Amino acid sequence: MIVATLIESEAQAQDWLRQVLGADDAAMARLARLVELLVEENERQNLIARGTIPMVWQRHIVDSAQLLAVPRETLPEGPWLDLGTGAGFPGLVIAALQPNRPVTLVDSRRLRTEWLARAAQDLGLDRVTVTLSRVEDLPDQTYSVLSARAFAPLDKLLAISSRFSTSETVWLLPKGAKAAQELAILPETWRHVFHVEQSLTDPAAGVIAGRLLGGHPPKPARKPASASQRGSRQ
Ligand SMILES: C[S@@+](CC[C@H](N)C(=O)[O-])C[C@H]1O[C@@H](n2cnc3c(N)ncnc32)[C@H](O)[C@@H]1O
Repeated sequence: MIVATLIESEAQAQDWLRQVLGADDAAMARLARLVELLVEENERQNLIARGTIPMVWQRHIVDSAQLLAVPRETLPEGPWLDLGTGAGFPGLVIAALQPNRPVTLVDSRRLRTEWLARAAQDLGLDRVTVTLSRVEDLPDQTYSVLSARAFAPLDKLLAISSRFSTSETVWLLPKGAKAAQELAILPETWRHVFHVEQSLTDPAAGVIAGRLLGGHPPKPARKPASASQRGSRQ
């Protein structure tokens, strides 16, 4: 696959956000503030690898924002669910760029969700909902867009998350170098509905995108409650 543009510097990242995504001054100010908050919080909890801080605009901001410009996908309006948001990627970046869209950020670690909620408030993103939960424990509800970065391999992700999807939902999954491999091991019926696009920030990486047009994978079996759990409910 040919890489049209590879974003390799902070200046290129900021130009790309303005020129390709049409980010205005207010959106750029929110992203700059997000970077500031992130770097500050990274002293307290390990949100991103320290080595990536000098490249935060390319490695994290554009790597997240590129989901708004994935080739061959027209994004529907409406609620966006980001699974395993961690430090805010990609969900908080999407919310900073599209402040009117309802965006739900889910993570199972309390410290991270507390930080996400503080950051969303600081940025004035009142359509962001932060949920402390395991994805497996979320209530059934469908969304217009689903995203997850560095959260789970594609087969596992589909197994635990297809219940959040309709045939109109667009899935956007920034992956590493194994994007094509993860797609290749899916059963044929699901494979054809996804495609891999070249990442704009890493020539070795890909973004898996597409829709689940029927043939949803089965829900994972729930573990039977242990005897002590059963006892404690009685
Ligand atoms: C490797 S980090 C990636 C964070 C972020 N998406 C990024 O790209 O920087 C994975 C995140 O998923 C969260 N996580 C792991 N298993 C989870 C689960 N079952 N439900 C919800 N969150 C989970 C972790 O707490 C962690 O913040």
